[in-house]
Amino acid sequence: MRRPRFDQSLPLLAQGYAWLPDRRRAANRGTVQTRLMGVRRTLGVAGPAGARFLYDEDHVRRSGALPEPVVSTLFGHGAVHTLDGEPHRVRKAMFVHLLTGSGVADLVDRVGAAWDDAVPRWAEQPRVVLMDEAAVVLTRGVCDWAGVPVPEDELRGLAADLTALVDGFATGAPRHWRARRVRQRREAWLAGIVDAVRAGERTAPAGSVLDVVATHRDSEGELLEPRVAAVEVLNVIRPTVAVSWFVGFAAHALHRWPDDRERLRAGGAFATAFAHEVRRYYPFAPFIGGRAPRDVEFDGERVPAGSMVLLDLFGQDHDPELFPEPYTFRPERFLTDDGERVRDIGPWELVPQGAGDPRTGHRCPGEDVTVALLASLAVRLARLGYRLPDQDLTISLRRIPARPASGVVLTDVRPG
Ligand code: HEM
Repeated sequence: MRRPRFDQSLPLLAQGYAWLPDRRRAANRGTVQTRLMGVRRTLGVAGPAGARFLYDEDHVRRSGALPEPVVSTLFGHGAVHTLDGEPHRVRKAMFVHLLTGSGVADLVDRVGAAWDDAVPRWAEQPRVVLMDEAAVVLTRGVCDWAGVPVPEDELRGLAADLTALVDGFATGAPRHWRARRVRQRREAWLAGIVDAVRAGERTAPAGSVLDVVATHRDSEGELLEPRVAAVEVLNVIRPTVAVSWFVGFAAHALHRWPDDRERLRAGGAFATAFAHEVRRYYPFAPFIGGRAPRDVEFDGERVPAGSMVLLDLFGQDHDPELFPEPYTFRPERFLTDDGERVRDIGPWELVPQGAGDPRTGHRCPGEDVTVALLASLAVRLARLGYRLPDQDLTISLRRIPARPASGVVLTDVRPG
């Protein structure tokens, strides 16, 4: 297949989420050759076979593959995202330990309690921006849970900073430069806390994220450098706060499909199915990628050593073969036929947070946390009384990460 003559970084920035799906549609196949970031050859893949190919370390590696602007804003230098092989497996086990199992329920309870505390305050205000308020609620819950001390008067500033890290990774706009500055400042702050914990000047609650990261030993048996430990604490609290994007999308969905509200209020399996459908339907992570360590081949295409390989997450989540009528928002697609339970979802099928096994590959270890938080907050939102005044709720696919333009303004908030 022919590659385009010109680098596709500008079309990517201009077209956003539609760039890779459009190229695949134009080529009338799942796999496309393209160019990105200078002259690098790039293969775009999608679907379970494409995902399996990308998650095999023999075909694709992460270290040195992620663009510097993304590492310097979203992930941080030395982050788990950038590791391969044994160093990745050892670091990843730490995240899987922290983010799956019994700790998740405690986190969800803390965030739910922070939401319930906030509602009377929202009710006293003429208007609130839901995505901003959800970020504050999530910051309160996750920092308490993680053992990161944050005084009440610093909470809003921290929530805004954590949001900025997510908002600025894929743009040349001022929000990108803000994200870089925030990362410098917040890494220095957390590295200081890690130092203090190690020096015995501060205690971290036993088993908390702060405690586990500060005492973690890498594959060589060494403690993490304080700055890298800070990066990994941020890699728990920053994406948890990013669930505010999905809360904004949930409000958007309830506005467009108001019939779901009644069922959602009851919680249960429907709430989890609703959370999955929000993650599938709405645009958040566009694609993931890495570089081929040697000459490989996929779907009849040569992939010379050093090429980029991208998995089109947004495209795969809208593939009609996997999700019939993909542009219809239908939480029921994730329920069993009797509507009683959430159906089994294969590891290579629904991919808003990556594919495969989170314990062995790079799949997001925070998926259980995301689904549980989103289900819990979506139910609270469905039970809340509020009005949506005139505002711009459009979600531009050109903006990465996408969001309802207004951030979802609520007025006349009344506890449910
Ligand atoms: C807000 C919704 C979220 C989205 C859309 C999301 C999406 C993703 C994606 C696409 C990846 C990359 C997968 C890959 O490269 O194969 C990832 C990795 C990761 N996510 Fe999430 N995530 C979310 C929430 C979370 C949460 C709540 C946490 C932790 C509390 C978390 C922690 C991580 C970590 C540590 C990685 C790196 C895993 C690795 O490289 O092995 N994420 N996430």
